[in-house]
Amino acid sequence: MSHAVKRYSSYGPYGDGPGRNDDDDDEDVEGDDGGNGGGEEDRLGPKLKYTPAPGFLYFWYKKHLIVINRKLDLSYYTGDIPDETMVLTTIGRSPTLLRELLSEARREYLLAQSKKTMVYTISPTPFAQKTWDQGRHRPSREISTVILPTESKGHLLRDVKEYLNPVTARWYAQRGLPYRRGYLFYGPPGTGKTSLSLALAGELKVPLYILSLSTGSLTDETLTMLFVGLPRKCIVLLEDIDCAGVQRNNNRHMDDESDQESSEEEEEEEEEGQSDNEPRSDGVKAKSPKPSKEKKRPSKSDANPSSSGQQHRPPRMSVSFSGLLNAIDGVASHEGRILIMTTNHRERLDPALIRPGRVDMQIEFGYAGRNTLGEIFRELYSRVDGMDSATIEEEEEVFGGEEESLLSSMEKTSTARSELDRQAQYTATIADLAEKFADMIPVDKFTPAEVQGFLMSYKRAPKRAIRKIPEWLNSKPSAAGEKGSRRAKNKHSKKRSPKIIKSEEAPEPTRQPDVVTSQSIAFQGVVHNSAGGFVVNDLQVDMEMVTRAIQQIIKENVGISHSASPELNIVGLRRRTNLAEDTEKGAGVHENKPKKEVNGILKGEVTTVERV
Ligand SMILES: Nc1ncnc2c1ncn2[C@@H]1O[C@H](COP(=O)(O)OP(=O)(O)OP(=O)(O)O)[C@@H](O)[C@H]1O
Repeated sequence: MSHAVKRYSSYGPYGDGPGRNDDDDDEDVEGDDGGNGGGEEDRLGPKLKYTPAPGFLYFWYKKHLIVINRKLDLSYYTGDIPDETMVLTTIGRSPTLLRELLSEARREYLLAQSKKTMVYTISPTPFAQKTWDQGRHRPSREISTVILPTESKGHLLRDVKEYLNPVTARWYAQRGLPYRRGYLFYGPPGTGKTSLSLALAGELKVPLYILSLSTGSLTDETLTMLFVGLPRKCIVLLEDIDCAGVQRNNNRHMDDESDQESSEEEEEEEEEGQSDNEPRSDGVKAKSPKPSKEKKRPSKSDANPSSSGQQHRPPRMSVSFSGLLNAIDGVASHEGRILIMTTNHRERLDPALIRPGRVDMQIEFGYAGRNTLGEIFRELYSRVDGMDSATIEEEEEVFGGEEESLLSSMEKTSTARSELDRQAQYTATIADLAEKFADMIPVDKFTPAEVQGFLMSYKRAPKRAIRKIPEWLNSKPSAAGEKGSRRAKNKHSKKRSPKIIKSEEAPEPTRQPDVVTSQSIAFQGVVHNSAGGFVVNDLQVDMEMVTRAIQQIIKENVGISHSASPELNIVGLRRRTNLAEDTEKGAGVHENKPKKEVNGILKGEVTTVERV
């Protein structure tokens, strides 16, 4: 009895690629991690992985001999699918044994993959014709780790699950309605739009296709082709929709100017009308977290010189408005897909783009309110490795060597306590600390990414993080001297031009007189591995290392002096697969592209002081 199994190579151009329906996912076993759970390394580097060689192999399964003939088709080299066939043979007349084997393999594979999300981006081809890349398995992000007001998250989850329910699909079909659902995530950079999309894909177990309109390298045709290439059920994350030719043309220029002009007035308004400690509602569609703040902070679409006031350059508009609408809901658009569009500037979007039918729900992402601050803290420290079932020694380690022994009292009585008690006490302690943390950080001042970035410097020392808050706040021009002193600072700053400040913050004794420009810019920094020696391999990188890397990049590429003590304020970090493309196009603010070997691209926000 023989069974043939077709396997799609992850190395071939079709890999786990688009156009396959979801069931296809059952079959690819060797993704980027070899199906082994990924990331297996020893101190020398990645471990070797073994897979059966082409040809005949045999093994025993439930006391029966199974012979496998693994054949690579010629098409493997030409790129046609399928590119591999496996024939399983055993002795006997019943196919049951082979079916059992296959279903066991399927189960194992799906179990292993259930904690992963398949993420596709555009492949970095030198040609205008873009295609989806082969996709990468990424560990799924639990939706609980994206901190949002409960009602927003709950509402979104309910809506999207309802949409994916087969009954809903039939409901759409019976009424002849296009079976599609669209969401708009809007808010400042670093507030969790991308993270929530990734988490949602993991939760719903559908692949995520990420497409950014800010790359400027897409045309209407390629966009349509990319949408045609989507599978039946997936999430498409269309980022930065305000960056293409989709904004209301006549408003763009005005917006930029009015941003600058009104910034002083906005500060004034804030000062008069807003109590610094007043908690924000944190709600879905809650009133915008002070639109003025959104304007003050940079966004990706501001990440060109025009937005820093140096020159006004029209945005790249390679994808036209009608091209975008066609891709979203033209004939090429697949039934069953979920579209998530993100923007930092909802106000710049044409209402037609976000009308009901194209966008069925809008979710606002804002600066961290009190609840969010506490949640971020709890989320980060309640999951410290080994804490749940930890020994007391591990718990001590969590709080760092120099920490006063938070759990020393626990240690003394630990023998008498159950594991459960200790866990409960740990949770309660973290909850107390979270409250304290939330009390100490000004609300609606920082993005969750900033707060998380700060805490990540104290991954295993929550108490130390709390002790360091004043220092951190002082280092933040935007938050320095909250409350009374912030008021004074604002008053002081009004005496001068909003863009020019005295150089007290960054004295340069050797250069007199110094006039410095305070700038806050969004940027994408290229991390290279030669001179600087900075390598970013994945999302989970040490934030301190990233900070140093960014400093290096700025110094080399933007020419900002280190002695000016640039304040780095990392709001986002992402590794892109289309590095070559981004580098060529000149990611972010860099006109000076680094010529060295490129390993990754950092997205960030930098507030710094620059000499002019
Ligand atoms: N609400 C949040 N909850 C948890 N983590 C967050 C949240 N917001 C941001 N972060 C963290 O900050 C980093 C950047 O977030 P993310 O890329 O999702 O922001 P974004 O809103 O998509 O930014 P952009 O508009 O620049 O794409 C991520 O590593 C994420 O873990």
